[in-house]
Amino acid sequence: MLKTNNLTFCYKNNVANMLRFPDLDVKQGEHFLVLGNSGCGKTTFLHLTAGLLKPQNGNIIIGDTDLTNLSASKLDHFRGKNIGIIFQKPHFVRSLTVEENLYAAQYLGGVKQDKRRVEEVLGRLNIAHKLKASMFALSEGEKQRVSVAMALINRPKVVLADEPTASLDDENAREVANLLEHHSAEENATLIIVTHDNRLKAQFPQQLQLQPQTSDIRQ
Ligand SMILES: Nc1ncnc2c1ncn2[C@@H]1O[C@H](COP(=O)(O)OP(=O)(O)OP(=O)(O)O)[C@@H](O)[C@H]1O
Repeated sequence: MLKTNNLTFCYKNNVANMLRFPDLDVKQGEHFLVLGNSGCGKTTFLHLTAGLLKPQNGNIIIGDTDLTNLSASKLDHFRGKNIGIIFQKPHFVRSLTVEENLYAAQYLGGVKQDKRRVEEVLGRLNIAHKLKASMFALSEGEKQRVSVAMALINRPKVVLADEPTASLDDENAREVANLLEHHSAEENATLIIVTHDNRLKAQFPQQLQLQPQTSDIRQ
């Protein structure tokens, strides 16, 4: 369902620091944790997989679509419809409320505004009471949960999560992990989580260890 082949990437054409990634082949509905030391390229790998960065070499295939062949506008449309991304640093419009950000995510995904769905996802993340709150009035953990809600709101077939539990206490980390797993089971969605969080390792036993410039060690 999601395949990467021979991916390489370097920032600012700095070929001396070329990052090389192991091939990934994840089936529909499978979960993978991507692990590795700080700086080994986990976020870069996730952004390549989401089509947010263009690889120097190699390709990314989701379903029947090769992301590397899509124009920028087609890629945006494909991503909005099929991929939910939880960024390491949450992306939303600070001047809007939680509810308005979620409606914006529905709009960008080409989905009709659906208040019941917004309330359902926020409720699962224990932040339904923040529906009308401004984003700048939220704690870091609450912002992280809103970014999880934004990623899942349109029921994507692929969910890419970058450290989704990093600023959460045990209870909320468990809720987020359970919601990701539940979403994946309910929608038969493929889930890739980049993390350092040991709390997730038992729940998601399929793991890919990234090592800088080297190859794939699967556990
Ligand atoms: N915008 C950028 N410009 C130049 N170099 C970058 C940029 N972003 C990341 N890098 C470099 O690319 C390498 C991989 O970074 P990346 O953020 O993918 O690692 P990571 O494994 O996710 O790290 P962490 O676990 O600390 O978040 C690092 O050496 C980093 O310094």
